[in-house]
This record gives sequence, structure tokens and C-alpha cells, in this order.
Amino acid sequence: MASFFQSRPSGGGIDFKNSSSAGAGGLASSLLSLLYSFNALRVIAFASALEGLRRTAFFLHSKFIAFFWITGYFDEQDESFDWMMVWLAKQPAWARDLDISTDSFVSAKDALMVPGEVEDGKLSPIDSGLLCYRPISLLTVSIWYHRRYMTFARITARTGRRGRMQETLKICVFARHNRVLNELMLEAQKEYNAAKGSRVRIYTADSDGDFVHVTFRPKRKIDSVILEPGVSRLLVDDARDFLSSKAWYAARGIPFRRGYLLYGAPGSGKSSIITSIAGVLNLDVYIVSLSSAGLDDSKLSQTISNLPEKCVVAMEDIDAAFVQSLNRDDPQNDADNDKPGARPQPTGKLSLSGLLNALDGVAAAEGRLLYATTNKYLALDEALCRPGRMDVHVEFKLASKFQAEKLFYSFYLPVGESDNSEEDVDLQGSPQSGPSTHSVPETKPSGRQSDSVSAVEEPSFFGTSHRQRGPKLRRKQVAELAVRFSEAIPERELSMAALQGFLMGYKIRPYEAVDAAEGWVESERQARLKMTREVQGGR
Ligand SMILES: Nc1ncnc2c1ncn2[C@@H]1O[C@H](COP(=O)(O)OP(=O)(O)OP(=O)(O)O)[C@@H](O)[C@H]1O
Repeated sequence: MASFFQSRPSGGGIDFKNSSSAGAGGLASSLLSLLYSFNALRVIAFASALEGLRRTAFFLHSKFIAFFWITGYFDEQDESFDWMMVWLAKQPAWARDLDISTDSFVSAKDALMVPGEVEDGKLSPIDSGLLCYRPISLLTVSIWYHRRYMTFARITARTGRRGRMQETLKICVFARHNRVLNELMLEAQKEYNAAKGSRVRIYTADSDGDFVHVTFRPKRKIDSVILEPGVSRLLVDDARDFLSSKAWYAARGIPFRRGYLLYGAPGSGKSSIITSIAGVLNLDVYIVSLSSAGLDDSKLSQTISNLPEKCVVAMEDIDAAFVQSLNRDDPQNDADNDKPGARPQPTGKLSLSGLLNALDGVAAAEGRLLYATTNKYLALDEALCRPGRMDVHVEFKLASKFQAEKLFYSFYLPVGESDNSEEDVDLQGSPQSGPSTHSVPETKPSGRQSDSVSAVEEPSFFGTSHRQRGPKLRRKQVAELAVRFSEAIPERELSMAALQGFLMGYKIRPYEAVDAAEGWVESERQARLKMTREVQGGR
């Protein structure tokens, strides 16, 4: 050892080259002697053997896993992930590791709603009596399912350009055949549908064009959106017929898509009917907002291609993304946009051809029902409205007397009773609803025998809840009041949203609502007149 550190003199100065090569040779020989002296080669050989064993064990383990275990990955973006999360929430293995909340997960897509417990005669802390359970993340659990051992792990990792956290559920099943996994999936799907109950899932697209679940909306009964007789039925029947015609479309080489253009007056129920139809058909709603900031042709195309098969796509105010009009032939379009004082520019760079391409590009999802809404029907380009893109056009007008009457009914009929409208009877789920042989429902309901007997003339107030404080009205009384109310409402002058707003002010005062209706109509007219004058004066 000592010789290694000794410097070798060379001539008058120091010869670095010679000294370093001589030093390297010395180092090697010293190292060798060192290794021999410590049996280091044997140590290396032993370490190599260990590493070899480790690798062999790892190889055998992976072969064993591949042979005896089935591993499945459920991506957060996929609906099956939600099925599994709801299923897991119900498994006893999770019971010790649950996120429990009274409201923070109410809108979470994988949340499970269970009835809150009643203790000592008192309801749970939440008014609704519902608790929300959700499996905790960062945990691996083992479960026996149908005598099979399986493990579940929630893995979270950053993905995408912006590094969004994305979750994957990993399932390992000790089985040779994937039959047990299929059984599990089917069971989970069933439980999910039961847990989802009466809600519609709403998705919106994020800035990368990926759809993210944002909320649940309660399913809205189709007859709560009051349209002209037969319209709701037509829309539901058409959508049902489409969904069951995949083979028909395939046989004829027609793209399996259907578009609905709902146009007309603001506040007439266009958006409401979309959610309602999604509820009836048990489909999720994907909102594509054409006016969102930064949306351009390629992003829209990417967004549309991310739509799943069989879903409701809501594209509201399709005219809103374009400044002047949605008309390719409008030569004024580009010129006007450059003029000083022109209307504000949209933030996105969406073009009509971009929209058309996105709607029927090869990547566009099959089986989707597209509902586009607009208040400016005439401003739309013919190419956008043509069959194949918008197959069914439905006009939504301002409220008719018929609608006003039905709206009054829906406000004041005792809960649970319906006015026996045709939609009410036919739209409750039979896929084979007959053709549109609609007869206008009676404006005055016939009333059951018991209804027509003693009519309570004076409003009586009882009960404790807000709803019960209203007068207890017989069906016949509601019918009479509804007719009086509709007589006070002018035909096609006010929107259904306006009528609803008015009646909201008289939630528990139907008699006063009827008495005040005429005066309210007059004040609405005056307000409109004033606004028109102000607009004209401002020009
Ligand atoms: N036909 C209708 N029947 C029952 N309620 C209605 C109807 N039309 C509108 N409403 C009520 O008015 C409100 C607004 O309705 P909605 O958003 O569906 O109208 P819209 O036609 O989509 O309006 P806009 O064109 O301004 O977006 C909702 O609360 C809805 O309940």
C-alpha cells in the first residue's frame, strides 16, 4: 500500500504523464492484490449469484402472476371505473376505510348514496337523511368474491399535457379464467345503475378536450317540460327508435348518429327537454360549449372524438360561437368583424367548416344523440341544418294558453297526482310507444268521483312544511283556476320561463296568482314597451 502513494522522481521537474501511467499500473496491481487479500472475487461472485436469484424469482413471480392471476385496469375516464367504485363502496373490506361525507361528495360520480340512520328518534344530521360513502384512495385491499381472492388498488398519477391527476383502479383476481371478472363487472354495473337512481350525469369538456364529470342533475320528468301536445313524445320516440337501429344504419352505410335542432324563443324549455330526454333514456349528458374560451377547430374536433358511444350531447346556443351569423355565404361576415365598433369577438377561433367537420368527421362518436339549441334559427347555415347533421328540427314558441294552463296544474296539483296528460301515460318507459296519435288533453280534467263531491271553497292551511302550508285544493278546483289563469295569459306573448317566474311568487297562493295574472301581463307589456323604446332611442 505504501508504494502506491509514493511519488517517483523523474529528472529535474515533474513528469506528469509518466507519473500518471506508472500510477495507474500501480493502482491496478494494488487493487488486484487487495481483492485477493479480501476474497473480494468470492464476494462479487456471491453478489452476482444473489442478483441472478433475484431476477429468476422475479421472472418466476411474474410468470406465476400471469398464469394464475388476471389483472385488470379501470381508467377513471371510463364508465366501468364508476361501476367498480360504487361496488367497492358496498364491500365490507372498505368499511373501515371510507371517506364519509354529508355533502362534499354528493356530486362525486363515484359517490354512493345510502339512507341516513335514525338514532333515538332523530334523523341524521342531514336534512335529506342521506350519507355519502366513498372508498378511500392510496390503499390496497383484498376481497373474497365468489370464492376468488382479489386485490384492488387505486393508483393516482399525473397525465396529460397539463399534468392532471388521473386515477386508475387495478384489480388482480386469482383465477385462470376471466369469467369471474365478467361476473364482477355485471354485478357492479347493476349496483351502479341502482345507486345512480334518479340522476343524470353531466360532463363538460376540459381545456384538453377530455370530458370530466361535473355534476349530477335530478332526472326531470318529461311531462314537467310542458310543450305542445305530442312534441315530447315525438322527441323521445325518435331517440328510442334511433338507439335501437344500429344494425339498420350499418347495413346501409349511414353514420349512426342523430341530430336534433331545438330552436325558438328563449326560456321555452329547450335546455330542460334535453336533460329530461337523457333521463328517460338513461343516458349521460355531455355539454359541448362552442363559446368557451380558446376553442378552435382542432380542439372541437378532438373534443367530439372523445365522446363515448351512446350519449346525449348538448350543444347550446350554436350561433353564439360566431360573431355575425352561422352562414358561410354571408360575405359580410369577415368584413364586419374588422370594422371599428363591431360586436365583441368570440374568444375562440372556431369556424363553421370546423364545426361541420367535427360533427361528421370520421372520429365523431357513433350512437350519439346531438341536441343543438339556438334562438337564431334563420342565422344558421343550411349546411349545418341539413339532414345527417340536424335530422329533426323542433320549434319552441312562446307560451300558449294550453301550456299556461298545464303549468298552473303542475304548480298546484297535489304532489303525486298528475293531470293525466298523454305524455304522462305513454312516456314512462315503454320502448314501443305507438305512433303520434295524440289528442289534446282536456283542458278541464274529468275528475274522479270523490273529487267532484265536496269542493273546499275556502283555502285551508295546515301542516308544517313549506309545501303543506298551501291551500288544499281539489283537482276540480285546480282545473277551474288553471282555466282562469290561462284566460288571463295572452297566446304566444310570454315565455314559459316568465310564467314560471310569476307563479313562483305565488307558490302557495293559487287564488292570488289567478287574480294577479292579468295585472302582471299588463306590467310585462309595459316593461317590454319601455325597453323597446330605450333600445330604439339608443340607436
Ligand atoms: N315548456 C316548459 N315547461 C316547463 N318549464 C319550462 C318550459 N320552458 C321553460 N321552462 C322553465 O324555464 C326555465 C328556463 O328553461 P330552459 O333553460 O329550458 O329554456 P331555454 O329554451 O333553453 O332557454 P334559452 O334559449 O334562453 O337557453 C327552466 O327553469 C324551466 O323549468
